[in-house]
Amino acid sequence: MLDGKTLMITGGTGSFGTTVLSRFIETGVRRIIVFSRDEKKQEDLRIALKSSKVQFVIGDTRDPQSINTAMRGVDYVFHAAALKQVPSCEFYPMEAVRTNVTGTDNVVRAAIDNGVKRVVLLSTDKAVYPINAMGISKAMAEKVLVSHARAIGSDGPVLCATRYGNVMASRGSVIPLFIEKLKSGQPMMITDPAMTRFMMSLEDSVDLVLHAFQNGQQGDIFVQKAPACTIETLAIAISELFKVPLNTGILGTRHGEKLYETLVSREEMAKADDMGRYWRVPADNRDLNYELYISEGSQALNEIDDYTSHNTHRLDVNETKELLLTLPYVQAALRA
Ligand SMILES: O=c1ccn([C@@H]2O[C@H](COP(=O)(O)OP(=O)(O)O[C@H]3O[C@H](CO)[C@H](O)[C@H](O)[C@H]3O)[C@@H](O)[C@H]2O)c(=O)[nH]1
Repeated sequence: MLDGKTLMITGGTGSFGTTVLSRFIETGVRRIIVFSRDEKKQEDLRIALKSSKVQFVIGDTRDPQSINTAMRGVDYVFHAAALKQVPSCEFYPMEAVRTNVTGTDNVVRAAIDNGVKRVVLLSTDKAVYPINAMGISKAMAEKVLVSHARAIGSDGPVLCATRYGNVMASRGSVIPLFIEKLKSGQPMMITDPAMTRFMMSLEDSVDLVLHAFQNGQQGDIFVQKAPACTIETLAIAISELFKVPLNTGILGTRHGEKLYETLVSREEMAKADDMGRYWRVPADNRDLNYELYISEGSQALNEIDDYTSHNTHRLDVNETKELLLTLPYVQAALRA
């Protein structure tokens, strides 16, 4: 599928981009365009990769011209460029709209104009029943993509999306934070002991995106089935792994934070295909026939639950420890 092809990764210097790049470079791919804003990050990645296959393009998905020009001759696009910090989007919601919503629209339009064959958008569990500006803007990004998919049908690129939960040990996230606290003898501050989050590794998220890339049909959204744990379990597991007595305090729920996350809403679950490791949520192909919308309900829907970090497989302390031990970050921290 990749032999002789040209790929583009928007936001390609981020953690997803750098991980997927190292996998793609090994294939028969002809060229990989890393499209992003930060020249320093590009320079660092260029030095780290030393690959003639990778071409770096400075640009911003907010600017239709820059993305359109960069997309000439591209076969496949992985759209990872996004604002994803909950607090910054909360303070600057229009910035989230510009990057996450308008940026996605610009990327899809450029893909259509340039004869791209496939686009995969990276989204998040925070886009389902969103309560913060980051989640709302990613929900809108999904809607923009699916609406284009509906409109173009088989006459343009296959547009699909992936949603994933927290990436374990990603920069600034709770696992590195707790390990740092524990190493410096400070308490791990827990927002709410009963709060749950899906637990996925960076490699899992890359597998999911590649699954979507290989199997996606027009307008699909793919989700990986993932286990979850409470923050209390996570804190206990970390203290046991590092053989340090448990030392925690209570922080309280932060602004824009949910008790649990939802990866698939029950309306989506009603039509989702079970693909083993993944759910495939096909596009909503209803048209603007509002009469049907009002008069036709679905009894099946009454029986179905959302797929959430509260009702997925709940990891206990031992399972959480096992999962943590698979992470290179944790392995290195244990050696240090
Ligand atoms: O000191 C802390 C920090 C976090 N948590 C809890 O640990 C869980 C995970 O927190 P993270 O900060 O690792 O992840 P979030 O779910 O809050 O979301 C994170 O990942 C998002 C991407 O999906 C955004 O990047 C967001 O800004 C970033 O905080 C949450 O339940 C949170 O309440 C604590 O108990 N104590």
